[in-house]
Amino acid sequence: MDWYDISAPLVNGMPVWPGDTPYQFGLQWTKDESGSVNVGRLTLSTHTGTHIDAPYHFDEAGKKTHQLDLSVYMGPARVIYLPDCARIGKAELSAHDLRGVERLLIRTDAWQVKETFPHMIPHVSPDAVLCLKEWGVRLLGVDVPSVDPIDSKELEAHHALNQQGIHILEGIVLSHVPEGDYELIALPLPIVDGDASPVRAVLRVK
Ligand SMILES: N[C@@H](CC(=O)c1ccccc1NC=O)C(=O)O
Ligand SMILES: [Zn+2]
Ligand SMILES: [Zn+2]
Repeated sequence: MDWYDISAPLVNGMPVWPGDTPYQFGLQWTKDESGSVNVGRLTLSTHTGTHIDAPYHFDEAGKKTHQLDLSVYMGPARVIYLPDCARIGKAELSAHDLRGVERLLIRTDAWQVKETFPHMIPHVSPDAVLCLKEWGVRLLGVDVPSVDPIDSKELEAHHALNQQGIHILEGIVLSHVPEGDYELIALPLPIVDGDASPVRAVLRVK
């Protein structure tokens, strides 16, 4: 195995943010009907499954999906394992030497029952964000649907990360991925004026 798929499968009925648009794929035309081709139709939130947030999601003046710097989403990445953690803070991260890590992906395994949306998730605390910046992190990925608590309205971690120019990747699947160094590719779609985008995220073993 020289690469890992770290994307959540897109399937009807999959969990979405409470109250958000349900994910739906179906055939708009079948081959029988059209006489030549099957043609699918998607209805989905931009925050479906494995996705990136554009700063515009939480900041009116922030970059939109089509304006994102793609170099953030391709390149060397470190996976670390922080099991049983309620909060991703400076103390938790300091157990690892993360200097020079540009893309940090955190495996918590906190979201076990993937058929339902989690009520409680580990969140990134603002004290971690300055450390991440200092170490040179440009992209933070988590294996839960948000970097903030599910019921947060302030979105402290989203704002703190954005203030430091650190981009956000959410809902990655890392339960089968050992700690270590990889090459990440997780490219957003060029959604003009978008607030986020689903991505196909993969890790190549170095
Ligand atoms: N901040 C969350 C998403 C989020 O907050 C959200 C996504 C879809 C529908 C509603 C949402 N938040 C409502 O308060 C995220 O980072 O994906
Ligand atoms: Zn999101
Ligand atoms: Zn988010």
